Order: sequence, then structure tokens, then C-alpha cells
Amino acid sequence: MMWYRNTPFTLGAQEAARLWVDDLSAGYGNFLVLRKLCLEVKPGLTVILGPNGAGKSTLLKALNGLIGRSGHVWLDDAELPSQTHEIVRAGVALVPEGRQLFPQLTVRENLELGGWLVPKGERARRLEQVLIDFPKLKERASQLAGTMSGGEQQMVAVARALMSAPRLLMLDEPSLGLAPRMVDELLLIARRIADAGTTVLMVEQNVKKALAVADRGYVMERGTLVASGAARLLARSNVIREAYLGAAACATPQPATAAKAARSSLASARSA
Ligand SMILES: Nc1ncnc2c1ncn2[C@@H]1O[C@H](COP(=O)(O)OP(=O)(O)OP(=O)(O)O)[C@@H](O)[C@H]1O
Repeated sequence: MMWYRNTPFTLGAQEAARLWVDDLSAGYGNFLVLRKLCLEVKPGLTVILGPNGAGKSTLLKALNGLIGRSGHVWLDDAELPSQTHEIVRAGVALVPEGRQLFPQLTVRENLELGGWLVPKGERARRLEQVLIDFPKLKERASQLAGTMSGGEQQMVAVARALMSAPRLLMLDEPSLGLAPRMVDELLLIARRIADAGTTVLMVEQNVKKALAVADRGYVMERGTLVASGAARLLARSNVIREAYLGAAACATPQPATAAKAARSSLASARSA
């Protein structure tokens, strides 16, 4: 049995969100990792690619309020708050790298915690929906999360995030350390979530597989965006290979803004 129901997901948002990021800078103490990033996340599935240390996780943490940020972030027409609980209330959920489940709690209890902001009745309704969308989790509802395999835990983490009925779901390297079959399933789940109306922003190291399910992608290198575009165009261009080899910075003169960089890289990807 697959981990998800082979029919459209029921837990979609009413209206998929759009995220705008303008001049976002963030880092750790005095160490600035992200420098004036500009990007737009449209409804659908957007993937952020880039080599280790490029700042991909830092971007998700900054968007989720786990670290401070400067600049502006809008979710549709409202500025995104800076505190995590307000961000969750605004409709944004993050599945962090490493999942961070409560290992001593059961699958059901972990899922319920994902709906902590909503009233009890609504939480029960969502739990029922989640267990319909992830039938294998229904079978495992009483198992302690800490006794599950890495892939199974990742499913719980994704389902837990859906309990907050997010309009924007952010996934940080969901396939990290998983067997190839589980990677495929997880990426398909991300696709289904996007199709059901929740905008998905996903950081992935699995470039080829991620681009195969995504609508759009951004490529990040050393804290800036060096390319963006339709996933199928990025998959054919050299820009990703260059970023992973560290050659893009030499080939591309540093433009004034990341948005400009994204546009010019896309243009070269198109003409390639
Ligand atoms: N808590 C932290 N304190 C200080 N520096 C950090 C912290 N977390 C990350 N960094 C640094 O920030 C930079 C960007 O790291 P980040 O984890 O965002 O990269 P990434 O693109 O997600 O890479 P990876 O794919 O390896 O996770 C790196 O130089 C990293 O060492």
C-alpha cells in the first residue's frame, strides 16, 4: 500500500497562497547568510535548489520566524508576521529538516499537535481527513513515532503540518536519507498537496527528481539566487550544474538584485 490515498487529497486550502519576498536578509548573529533576496512563490510547487551551505534552510527558517529577518515578506496582500505562532496562524507551516517529531508520543498524538491552534472539533475533523489521505498512518495511529523508520516519520511530519490546514507548506529536504522508493512517494505527496490547493515551497537536494514534480525552481548559491524559471527549463539548462560546481559566480556578473539575476539566468536558460 502507498502512503497516500490514490485520489486527490481532501485537505487542500480554499485558496492557494502567493508569497512575495523583497530584499530579505537573514543570518546567525553577525553572520549574514542571505543577502537581499527577492523571490515570488506562486500557487503550485516551487523547489529551491543549491549546493550545501547555500542558505536554503536559512531561507525557510527566516520565513518561518525561527531566525530574525530584515526586508519584506507578504503572504497574498498581508505582510507576514515575524513570530512563528502568528505565521502558523496566517497559514504557513514548515516541515523542518530532521522532522522533529515527538518520539515518545504516538502518531495520532503527533498529528493532533499539528492542529494545536484550532478548536477541538475542527481538530478532530482534520485528523479524520489526514487519516483518509494517509491510510497507512491510520494503521499506525497508536505506534510511538520514535519507533518508526525515517521515511515513515517523514510522512507523519508532513501529515502533521497539514493539520494546520496551511495555505503555504514549506518542506526542508523531505527526502534526506530516505530510500529511493520513499523519496519518489514523498515527492509525489508534495505534488498532490500542491494540486489540492496548498502552495508548496520545497528545499531539495535531489535535483532531478525534484524538478520532475515541481512547477518552478530557484537556484541558490552563497546566499543569493542565481537562477529561476520553469522546472522543465531549469532541468535542461546548465545553470544548476554550474551552481553545484561553483562556476556560476564566475560565468555570471553580479547583477544589482537577485530578481535581475533570476531573470537573466532564465533568459539564458531559454536561449540555451
Ligand atoms: N545555527 C547556525 N548558526 C550559525 N551558522 C549557521 C547555522 N545554521 C546554518 N549556518 C550557516 O549558514 C550557512 C547556510 O546554511 P544552510 O543550512 O541555510 O544551507 P543549506 O543551503 O540549507 O545547506 P544544506 O543543504 O547543507 O542544508 C552555512 O554556512 C551554515 O554553516
